[in-house]
Amino acid sequence: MSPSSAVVILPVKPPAVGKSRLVSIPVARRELAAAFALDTAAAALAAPRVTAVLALTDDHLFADELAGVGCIVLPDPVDGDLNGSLRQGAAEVRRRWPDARPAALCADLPALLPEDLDAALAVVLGRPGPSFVADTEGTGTVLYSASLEDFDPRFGTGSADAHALGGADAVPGDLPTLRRDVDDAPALAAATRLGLGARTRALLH
Ligand SMILES: Nc1nc2c(ncn2[C@@H]2O[C@H](COP(=O)(O)OP(=O)(O)OP(=O)(O)O)[C@@H](O)[C@H]2O)c(=O)[nH]1
Ligand SMILES: C=C(OP(=O)(O)O)C(=O)O
Repeated sequence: MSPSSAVVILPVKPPAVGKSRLVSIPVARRELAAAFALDTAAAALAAPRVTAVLALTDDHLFADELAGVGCIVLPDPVDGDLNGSLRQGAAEVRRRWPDARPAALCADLPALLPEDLDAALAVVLGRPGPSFVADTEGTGTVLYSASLEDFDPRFGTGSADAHALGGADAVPGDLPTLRRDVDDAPALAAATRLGLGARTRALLH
């Protein structure tokens, strides 16, 4: 039987070193990366098909902020290896929530609406095999999900093609706020047009 809910695995690079391509924005980079991740976490927690958000970060102070919005937080299981950490995260999801599907979600989605995430999860949970959601540009990935047996995330440069080559099926549909990851200033302007989450909006005002 297909699972009816997902546990989101949210990897967050320590905000002080994340989002290196946003240095031109006149706001402290740490605060911006932190606001992106907290807005992403809050939207994910509000999606009906999400049972829990398991955040992975090596920033111990920021871990408390993620816990404050309702995440369960663990340190990176594997140092400097995003995909390795996500695989360990999926194993932890199986231990804690055996009936849920693990879904890795990037933490740089400050415009994310729960409705878009939930619509994508409806597709993901209805499939037996792995799925991914490509970013707006179509080259990167914002979400990857599979059962633990099949869980083989390939985040990194060109990850949309890598996930497809690995046998994952793309999730169709507009899903504008889910696909809009923010790596640079033009992407932040596009996210602002979609509507930013509360923490990012407050910071940029
Ligand atoms: N926990 C953890 N998260 C990571 C790691 N590497 C990347 N991430 C997260 O994975 C997601 C996608 O990464 P990128 O878009 O490359 O983010 P970034 O490294 O902050 O951005 P750049 O500095 O522009 O490369 C973001 O949510 C990052 O915070 C890692 O080693 N550990
Ligand atoms: C890690 C990824 O994010 P970005 O392309 O935003 O660095 C990815 O798309 O796989």
